Amino acid sequence: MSPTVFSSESVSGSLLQPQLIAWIVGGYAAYLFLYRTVIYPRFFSPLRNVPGPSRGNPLLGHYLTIVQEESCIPHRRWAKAYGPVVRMMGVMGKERLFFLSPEALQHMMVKDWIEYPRPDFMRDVLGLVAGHGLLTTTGDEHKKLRKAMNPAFSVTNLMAQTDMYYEPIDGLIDIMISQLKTEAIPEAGKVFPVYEWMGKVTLDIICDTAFGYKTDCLHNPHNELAVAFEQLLQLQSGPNLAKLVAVLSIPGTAQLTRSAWMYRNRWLVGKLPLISNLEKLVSSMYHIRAISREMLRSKTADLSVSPDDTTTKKDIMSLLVRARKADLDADPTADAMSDTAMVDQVLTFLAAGHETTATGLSWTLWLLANDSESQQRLREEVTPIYETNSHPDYRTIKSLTWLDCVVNESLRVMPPVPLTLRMATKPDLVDGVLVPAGTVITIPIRVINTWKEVWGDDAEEFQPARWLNLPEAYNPVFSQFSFIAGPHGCIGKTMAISEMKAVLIALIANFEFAPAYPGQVAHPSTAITMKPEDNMPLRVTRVGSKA
Ligand code: HEM
Repeated sequence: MSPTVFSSESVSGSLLQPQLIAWIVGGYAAYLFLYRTVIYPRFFSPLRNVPGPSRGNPLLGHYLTIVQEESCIPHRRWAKAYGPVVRMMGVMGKERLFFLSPEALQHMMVKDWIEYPRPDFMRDVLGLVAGHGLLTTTGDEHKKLRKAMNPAFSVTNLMAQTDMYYEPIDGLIDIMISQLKTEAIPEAGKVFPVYEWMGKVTLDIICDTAFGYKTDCLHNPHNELAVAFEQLLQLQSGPNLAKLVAVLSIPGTAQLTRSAWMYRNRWLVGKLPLISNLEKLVSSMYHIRAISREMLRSKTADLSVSPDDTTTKKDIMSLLVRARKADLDADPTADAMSDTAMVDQVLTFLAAGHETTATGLSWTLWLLANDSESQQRLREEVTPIYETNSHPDYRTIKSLTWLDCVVNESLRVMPPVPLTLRMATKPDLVDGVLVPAGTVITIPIRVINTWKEVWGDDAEEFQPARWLNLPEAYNPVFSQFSFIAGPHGCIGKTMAISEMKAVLIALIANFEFAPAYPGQVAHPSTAITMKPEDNMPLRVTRVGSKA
C-alpha cells in the first residue's frame, strides 16, 4: 500500500470546496450582522449611553414601530421617557438621534446647516417627485438657487399675488353653496370630504401662482395636471415610501426612473410584484413634466413677459423667465438657468406647496369643528371683513388677530410636515453628545411643537388663546418649528400662511363646520405629510341656516 501523499494541490483543492467557502462567507456575514446590530451599538458606539428605547428588532430596529404608528407618535413617547436627546435604531443597527433643545436645533439647522444636509436617500425620493431644485440641492448650489427664487416670495410679490387666490376660493364657496342647496333638508347640512376640496382649491391656487396656469380642477376634476398629481399623492404612504427608498438606493435608479426610456417601458416595472406602483410614479411625473415644459415654452414665447413688465404676470415662472431674459440681455454669455432647471424649480413649488397647505387647512377645520367656541370667535372676527370685501388684501388678512392664533395653533399641534431628516457629514458635539459622521438625525417637528417644557401640561391640546399670552420658555424660531428654520427653512412660509388665512376667511364667514358623526376620530396617514387618512369628512351647514 502506498502512503497517502498530501500534495499542495490536494490541500488547496480541499480548501476551496464550495461548502467550505460557503461556511466562511456565511460565518463572516453572520459575524458582521451580529457586530453591526448588537456588538457595535451595545459596546463600542459613542452613542451607546444616549438614552432611548431598547434596540427593537435586530434587523429593522424601530423602523416598523415608526411606519406602523401615526407619524411622530413613537417619537413623542420616547421624548417623554428619555428626552431631550434620544437614540433610536434604524435598519441593520444604524443608530439615529433626535434632539429637542433650541440650542441643538440652532446648531444643526442654522449655524452649521451646511454640515447637516438632507440624507441622499431623502433627496433621491424628493428629486423624483419634486424635480432637482431647492429640496435636493445643498451648499453653494442651494445658496445660488435660493437667491434666484427669493424675489418670488418677497412680501411685495406676495401682496401682488393675493388677488390670484380669489378665483379658486370663490369657486369653492359657490360649489359648496350649490351642493348644500340640493340636500333634502339644507338646514341639516351635508358631509363634505374636506381634504379633497382643500386639495383642489390649493392646487388651483399654486398652479396659478407658480405657472400662471388655470387648472380649475374645482370644476374640472379630469384636468390632466390634477389627475397626475392625484395619482402621485396616492403613492406617498409609509410602505410605498419604504419600497421607493429601497429601490432608489440602487445606484443609477433615480436617473433611470426620470428618463423618457423608462416612461416608454414603464409596463416593465408594472410587472414587478413589490414595486409595481413605480409605474404610476413614472407615468404621473412624465405628464407633470411634459405639461410644465409646455407652459414654459408658451411663456418664453409670450411677448408680454418682458423684463420690465412686473405688473401683469406675477406667477413664479414668469418671474424666472423675466429674470433670465434680463440677465441674458445684460450679458449674453451669462450662466443663465436652463429650461430644464427652470421647470424643476417650479415643480418643486408645486410639490412642496400644494399638499402641505391642503393638509394644514383640513386639520384647522377639523380642530375648529371640535372647538365651537374658537370657531364662533373666528366667525365674529372675519365676517365684517368678508362682508365689506370678500377679497381682502394681504395686509388686512395679516391684521386679524384671532385668525393668526388659530392658524399658528393648528400648525403647531398638527404640523403638515411632521418630521424631516438630516445627516451629520462630520463628527460633531451636539448638546454634549459626540455625533459620529454619517448619523441620520430625525427632526421630529410634531414633538418639538408640543414639548411640555415650553408649552406646559396642555401642550398637545388645541388652545388658540395661548398665542395671546406666550409662555416664558417660548422661542420665536424653535418652539413652533412647522416650517423649520435656517437656509433650508420653508421659502413658502409667508405665502402658505396667507393662503390658508384667505381660504379660512371665506369658509368660516359662509359655513359652520362640525364632526361628520358622533365619536368621530381623525387620523393622519403615515406619509411625508399629515394628510388625513379618510379625506376628513366634516358636516357643513350654511351660516345662519339652522332653525
Ligand atoms: C402649510 C404649508 C407648508 C408647510 C407646513 C411647509 C413646511 C416645510 C418644511 C418643514 C420644509 C423643510 C423640509 C426639509 O428641510 O426637509 C419646507 C421646505 C420647503 N418648502 Fe414648504 N411648507 C408649506 C408650504 C409651502 C409652499 C406654499 C411653498 C411654495 C410655494 C413651499 C416651498 C418649499 C420649498 C421650496 C422648500 C425647500 C426650501 C429649501 O430647502 O431651501 N412650502 N417646507
